Amino acid sequence: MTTDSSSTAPPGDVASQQVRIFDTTLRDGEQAPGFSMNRQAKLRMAQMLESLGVDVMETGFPAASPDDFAAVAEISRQLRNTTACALARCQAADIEAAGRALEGAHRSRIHVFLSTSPLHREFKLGKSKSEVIDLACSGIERALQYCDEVEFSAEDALRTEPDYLIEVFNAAIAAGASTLNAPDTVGFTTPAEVEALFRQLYREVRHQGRAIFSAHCHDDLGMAVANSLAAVAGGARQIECTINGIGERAGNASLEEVVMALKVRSPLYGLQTRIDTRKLYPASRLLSQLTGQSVPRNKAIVGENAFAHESGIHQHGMLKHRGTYEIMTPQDVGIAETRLVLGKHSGRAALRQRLQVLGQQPDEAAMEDIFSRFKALADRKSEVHDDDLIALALGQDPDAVGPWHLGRLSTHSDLGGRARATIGLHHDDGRQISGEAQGDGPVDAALKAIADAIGLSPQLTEFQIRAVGAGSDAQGQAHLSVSHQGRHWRASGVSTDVIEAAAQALLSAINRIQRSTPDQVDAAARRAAP
Ligand SMILES: CC(=O)SCCNC(=O)CCNC(=O)[C@H](O)C(C)(C)COP(=O)(O)OP(=O)(O)OC[C@H]1O[C@@H](n2cnc3c(N)ncnc32)[C@H](O)[C@@H]1OP(=O)(O)O
Ligand SMILES: CC(C)C(=O)C(=O)O
Ligand SMILES: [Mg+2]
Repeated sequence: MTTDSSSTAPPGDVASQQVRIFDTTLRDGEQAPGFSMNRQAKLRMAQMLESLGVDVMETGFPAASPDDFAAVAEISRQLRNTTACALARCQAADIEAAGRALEGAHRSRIHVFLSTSPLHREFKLGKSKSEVIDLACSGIERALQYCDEVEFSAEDALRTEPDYLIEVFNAAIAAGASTLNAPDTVGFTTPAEVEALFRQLYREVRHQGRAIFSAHCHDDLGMAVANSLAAVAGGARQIECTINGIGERAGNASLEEVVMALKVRSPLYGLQTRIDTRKLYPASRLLSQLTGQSVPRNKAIVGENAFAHESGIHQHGMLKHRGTYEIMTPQDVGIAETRLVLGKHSGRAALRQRLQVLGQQPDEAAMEDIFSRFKALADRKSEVHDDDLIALALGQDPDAVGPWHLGRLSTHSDLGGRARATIGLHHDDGRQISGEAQGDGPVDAALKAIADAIGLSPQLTEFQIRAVGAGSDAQGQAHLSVSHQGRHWRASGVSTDVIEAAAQALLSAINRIQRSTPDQVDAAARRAAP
């Protein structure tokens, strides 16, 4: 965690080294299609955001629905170190709802907004420039009766005439707003433009250290993070952002990217946040779980590939010095470790290192043989796992690695009903077993049938199916992680039949568990024993 010990300037001052993080995951993030959260989910996420150290949390839009009102009220009562914020239009009913929802807050902020751009004034609001100023001021004054502080947002500020925006902000300060937000509502601006605008606002608005400027950037052109950082360079001292960058359309600036950019490049920016960066990955995972929306593999900071390397040249560099290809450590953001993934792009250096970890030390000639068989295997599989490597080192055929093999699989499902699966398995020692199970869908039924038949039910901690290639005949790749007796295994399966791919992946995980604990007799063997 970084704290500001050196800066004595007020928070809104450009001399202040502290940048406030205003999280809007539960409001702007939640309002985007696919990201709705119920009250329980919002509460859980709010606890995580507070432990992450966000300064202000926009908890919702109380006038939107009774459940949103209740969520804001419940979260506000629970926050201790974070200012609870609620959004409201410049309308009495919205502001009163926000005020009532924030009643139990330790520290409360109402965020009132009103469009200022010509397009919005004319077509959305049907109001003149002076009517917009009057409405904004009466909204701010009303909001101040209900809370500790008021933020005012000039919606679509980046497409507003700068002189008029300055007039609006001067009026907003006079009415009592202490945070002035200039949102790039439609993700239209560029870093140079937004920096220049914030410099002008800082210079020409009569804030006299009483107000702080805020940036709220959307990602329609993929520049939300760059624009937020540019706004800070221009004088903003609050950034509005969301976990995983969720939000309207292409999303908002991603909190984890903004925070890590300020941290990794701190000599450049000279600015700090209160965020405990080791909680960034857990926060990202929790949000993904609560919304059911997965994070892209290549997402900066928190994606599965952010600290994973498959290509041989990068792996070789990483093994010599991790700084060659990583600008921060995975532990900085709460990820356990860097992964050197062995696949078709890997080279000898990473293969040799992994074999050594697995207790194998082939001489140069054996290494060449293993390497060429490894490449052939990697061409067929997307990821080569540890026991594939051991099989290669021992001269075995990794594709035949058991002890269990799938002999038969059939599934049946009806629309709206439970699915059924029957499976047949054979063991290297000659045993044949079969099983059947019901489940929520054919994949679930097939996995249950396999686990029940073998009598070993590791806990599924991660499961993904991806198509490789396009078209309805594309190969399906199933990747899963399981835990069993405190240890973790990853496995995958590939087939044009996605149910078979999933079944192969689970069987591969169970086989790994059995091979790593050979003295553990499975329940199927016990049943077969006389
Ligand atoms: C840029 C942003 O992210 S703004 C936040 C956007 N978030 C949301 O809209 C989510 C929550 N919204 C809702 O649940 C609904 O829109 C409600 C309950 C707030 C309002 O619903 P309705 O009363 O049916 O209005 P509707 O959504 O159709 O239209 C919006 C109205 O608000 C007006 N309005 C829009 N912004 C503002 C504002 N800042 N201040 C005052 N009025 C505003 C519009 O002019 C329109 O007025 P009209 O009904 O007189 O034409
Ligand atoms: C409510 C405002 C700040 C907003 O979300 C936007 O303009 O994008
Ligand atoms: Mg927004």
